[in-house]
Amino acid sequence: MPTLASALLQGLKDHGAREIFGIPGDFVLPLYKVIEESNILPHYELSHEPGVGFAADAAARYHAGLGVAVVTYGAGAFNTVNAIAGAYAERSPVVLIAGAPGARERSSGFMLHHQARTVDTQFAVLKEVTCDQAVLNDAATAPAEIARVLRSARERSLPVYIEFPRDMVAAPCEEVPVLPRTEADPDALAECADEIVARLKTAKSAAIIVDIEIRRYGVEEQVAQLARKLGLPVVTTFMGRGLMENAPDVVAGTYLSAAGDESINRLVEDADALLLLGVILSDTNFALSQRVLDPRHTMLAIDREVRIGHHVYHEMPLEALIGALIARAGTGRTRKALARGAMRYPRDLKADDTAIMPSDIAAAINDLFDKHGPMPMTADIGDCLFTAMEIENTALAAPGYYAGMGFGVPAGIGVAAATGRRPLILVGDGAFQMTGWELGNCQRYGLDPIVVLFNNCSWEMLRAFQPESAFNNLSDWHFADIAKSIGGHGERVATRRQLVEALDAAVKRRGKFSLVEVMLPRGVTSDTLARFVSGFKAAREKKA
Ligand SMILES: Cc1ncc(Cc2c([C@H](C)O)sc(CCOP(=O)(O)OP(=O)(O)O)c2C)c(N)n1
Ligand SMILES: [Mg+2]
Repeated sequence: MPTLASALLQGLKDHGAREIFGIPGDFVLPLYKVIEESNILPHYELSHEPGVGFAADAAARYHAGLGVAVVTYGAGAFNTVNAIAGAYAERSPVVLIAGAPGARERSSGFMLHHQARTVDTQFAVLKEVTCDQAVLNDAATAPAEIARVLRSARERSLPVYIEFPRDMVAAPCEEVPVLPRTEADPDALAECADEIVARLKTAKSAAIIVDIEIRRYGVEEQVAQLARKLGLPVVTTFMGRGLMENAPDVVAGTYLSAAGDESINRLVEDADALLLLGVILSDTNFALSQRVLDPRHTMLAIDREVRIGHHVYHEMPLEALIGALIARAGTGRTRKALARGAMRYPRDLKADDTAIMPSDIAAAINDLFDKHGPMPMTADIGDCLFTAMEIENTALAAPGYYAGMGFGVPAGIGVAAATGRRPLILVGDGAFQMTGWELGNCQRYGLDPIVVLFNNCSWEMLRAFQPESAFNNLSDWHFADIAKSIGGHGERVATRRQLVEALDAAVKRRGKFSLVEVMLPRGVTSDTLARFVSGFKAAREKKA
């Protein structure tokens, strides 16, 4: 009979986990020993728990399975709260497993080390940023508890929390079952799909907007098939950038409203039928929109619900809905699918001795991808993310809605570990100061991401909104000089020629991370961020 620890690890694997990210501590040492010795799942240790959470989140996003983070009680678990909150906001199914005191310790009468207020404060805090929870204090019920929580993570595509008291690790325990999926009611599904297809076919101008859930449920290809059958263009949200990278024939571009391309704005804002698949109705996705989305013209499928006009269909899994729509789509009149080319991306950067502007970085990366093939990308929040909007639609994991800094580098490590592919990481100097040092862990796992560091010695995105504040001035940390001492290769570039050469050399350099530190002037931003800020200010003045 397995132990509770091995049953949990096997259960994670059976539910789609591919690896574990973590930092051990005395409350998880026994569990960590089983993780290392059982080899059920590969494991990667990082240096600070925020990075553990970001890496597990990005791994979940890229392999559309479960991300797993294992941390110690109290100090470790509380360090993950921001990363798990970001995973909740952006619907990434991370399983957070935290150690906890055993039964005897709990009743010892002592305050325990790592305890905050009560012994259960950790559970209370993490309950707020997870959709389901389990405390494994009874081996008889643990398999069913784990199965329920892991199904919740998969079906809701949201983080979950498992508390593992350290005296339960070796408890004999049954295997963890994989529960049957919660299906949609077939009649409700048929009625919902009929209604959507009817609205799309009678519309004068329709479009599909996609966001992160289509990746979380692994249905990007099916959405492309649906769009082709309906003859409708697909637009991604800001948060959904990089989705459907393999369907350039139907993806028109990214809707950035006032900050974006006018031809895309027209597709969305002039439509009298919009099908929103997995879309988060957030300020970063729609706040600059010239027009509030009219519920009479909008059909929104997210979080297992479909809202059409003013009525809602419940328990409607996205993958089932899209299957039902595809089955109905072929019978209607087809529209000419929007040919690619609605968006023009900067290319052919002149490799001369002029200073680099943020949008030059996008052109250099587009040229690099044309020459060497696209790379999976991660980005932090800051102008690097807005610059990413000027890079050809490539797979991207970024905190486009939650907008928490520190995500970019650990997320890149998570993608490298989870996919075996080499990521391109975009990060600003402020965000790099937070978690960039996790790059030092690449050497022990033989990971070799390429990092493009936007060094403007500034919290430039804040300066764009509030130029008068001197607190946005950061000093120059000379990051490239530090790269070597943490196992990588660093190069500082200040001209477009140096940038092109450094990127080319980085692609050819394998076996260690390459940090390309791009010096940018303060007070300058990408074209996209400049439009975003002016759009934001205009929208604010309009509301004032
Ligand atoms: C964890 C965390 N702390 C603070 C912020 C606020 C914040 C921004 C958002 C608005 O909330 S953008 C930004 C500056 C980013 O600086 P850097 O990484 O150098 O990028 P760039 O210079 O391109 O702006 C901060 C501090 C944040 N988003 N996340
Ligand atoms: Mg900066």
